[in-house]
Amino acid sequence: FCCSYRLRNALHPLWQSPLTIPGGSRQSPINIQWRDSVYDPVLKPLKISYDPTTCLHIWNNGYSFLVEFDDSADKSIIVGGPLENQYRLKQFHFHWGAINEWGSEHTVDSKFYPAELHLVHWNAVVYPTFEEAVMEGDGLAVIGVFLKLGAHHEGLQTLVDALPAIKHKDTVIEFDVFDPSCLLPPCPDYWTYAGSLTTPPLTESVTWIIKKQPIEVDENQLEAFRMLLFTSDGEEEKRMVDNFRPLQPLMNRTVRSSFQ
Ligand SMILES: NS(=O)(=O)c1ccc(C(=O)O)c(S(=O)(=O)NCCc2ccccc2)c1
Ligand SMILES: [Zn+2]
Repeated sequence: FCCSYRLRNALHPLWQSPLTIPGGSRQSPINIQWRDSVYDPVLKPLKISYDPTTCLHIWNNGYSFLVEFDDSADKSIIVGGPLENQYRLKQFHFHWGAINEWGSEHTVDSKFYPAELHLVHWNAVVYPTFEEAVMEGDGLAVIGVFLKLGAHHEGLQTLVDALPAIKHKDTVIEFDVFDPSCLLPPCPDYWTYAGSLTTPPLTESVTWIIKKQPIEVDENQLEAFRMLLFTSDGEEEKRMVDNFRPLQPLMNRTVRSSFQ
């Protein structure tokens, strides 16, 4: 499995660009080895306050589907945790596999989850625009939440119901009220480490905050992700699956935990 997995990823259609950035020392995703993570008592609880009315639209960008938010003011923000400043929510999206055996970007003790949610935030206290924040070491903060196969997820179903309308690349629909807090697990525990975007430009600008507890979704909900297409209307259909980057070397990094 692991060798075919590695081979598969070396030839992975998504990754024409180099699998690792030359000179990159803090690339993402990584495997989180639970016993190697270090409890840091200085880490604060993460404070999350999202305003559901800042939700704008949901769209298929040919790589994932994402829900974008109005980030022109400090309305949907996170603060605390490992962060020095407060960060504004810009969008959230998912990564998933063709089958339930893989799909997440991060792994825990080399275990894949079938999917992973990313909530992307940027440091609007220090940087004037998102585009500038993307280029800075403390520019972005992404919350990662693992999805595991289990019970039906009510909050996710609202998103799933919208997916048929954005089946093709570059389709978008209005999405005016959604509170992404409903996608967060109740347990406050997280791991955190200094990493990068997992899509081009792969810049090393992300403080990753990975929730320890996964959320549960059912098979139909995962299958709904897999009916999306990478391709535009009229092109030969390619199912949107396996849109995750291969694991990157930990290099000289320590993963800290907010829990013992
Ligand atoms: N897996 S991840 O959290 O690293 C991630 C994945 C996709 C995207 C995205 O652009 O949709 C993003 S993004 O919204 O942060 N955009 C990064 C690329 C970008 C840079 C500058 C301007 C626009 C987009 C992040
Ligand atoms: Zn992502």
